[in-house]
Amino acid sequence: MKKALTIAGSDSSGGAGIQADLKTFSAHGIFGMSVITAVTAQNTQGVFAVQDISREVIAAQIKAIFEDIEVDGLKVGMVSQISTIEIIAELLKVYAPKNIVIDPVMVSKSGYHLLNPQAELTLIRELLPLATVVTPNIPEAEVMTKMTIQNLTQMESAAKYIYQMGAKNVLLKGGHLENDSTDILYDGRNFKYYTSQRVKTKNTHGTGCTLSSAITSNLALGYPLSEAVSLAKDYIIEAIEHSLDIGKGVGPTHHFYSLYQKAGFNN
Ligand SMILES: Nc1ncnc2c1ncn2[C@@H]1O[C@H](COP(=O)(O)OP(=O)(O)OP(=O)(O)O)[C@@H](O)[C@H]1O
Ligand SMILES: Cc1ncc(COP(=O)(O)O)c(N)n1
Repeated sequence: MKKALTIAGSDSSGGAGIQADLKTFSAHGIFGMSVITAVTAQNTQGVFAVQDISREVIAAQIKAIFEDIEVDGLKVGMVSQISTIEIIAELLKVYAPKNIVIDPVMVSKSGYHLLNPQAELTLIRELLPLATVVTPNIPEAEVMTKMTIQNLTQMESAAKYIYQMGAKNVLLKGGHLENDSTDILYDGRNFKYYTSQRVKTKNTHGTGCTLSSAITSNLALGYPLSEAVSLAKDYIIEAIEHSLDIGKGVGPTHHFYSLYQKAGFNN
């Protein structure tokens, strides 16, 4: 069985963060493991408190896994503080896992700064060069590039800019633009476009986490990146189409059994 690791924050309401990642790994028939960087108190309506996990305990979690278990794919989500980012980068250089997906989580859908704004540059400097692929959404790409992004041409320029910051591949997600939802993948030479119709729902809590952990799963299963992204797009669309009207705010995506079957449990 393939094994994947998520280094991210805990979402008490189960829609995003570590919880979304582990559900996605399971739905792909992958054994999921976690390094928790922060515990958040949140639900479909907002984030109410955050406790950052210490640098020492984050390091101990990473070492405990890598000293014992092979990691076929890894994703990094919410990292919150400069010291957290530094220790993660340091240890990823030591253990050098094959497939690293960096989801540069900055601000939650409800507007809470999950990444300390002072740590943005550290994330770019320390984590981007380690990424097999980095998966910013439009607001994150705007922070990283200081560009305004309102259309596909501007998305392409931003993807090129982020590539030059050191990521081997950039998947710029278009979920925040109007009309169809198009994500673009840039490998330093060519663009690939992944377009799907926009699902009309308010329940998109955790879409970015789900997409990046689906990509991680597919890379762990051995798919090349462009196929890993394409399969992950199919997965996120179904998960959004079947999203759950749980709670009073933005409900979560749904990882249900037929996705699990489709993802090929026998791998
Ligand atoms: N309403 C929608 N219909 C179809 N696809 C969507 C919709 N919303 C988002 N997506 C897709 O979901 C994926 C995640 O994109 P999005 O831009 O929402 O990420 P995100 O903002 O990082 O998510 P989050 O902050 O919830 O983790 C992308 O592939 C995007 O195209
Ligand atoms: C722990 C954690 N990680 C990531 C997100 C981003 O997800 P969203 O933008 O859907 O709130 C979140 N809300 N919580």
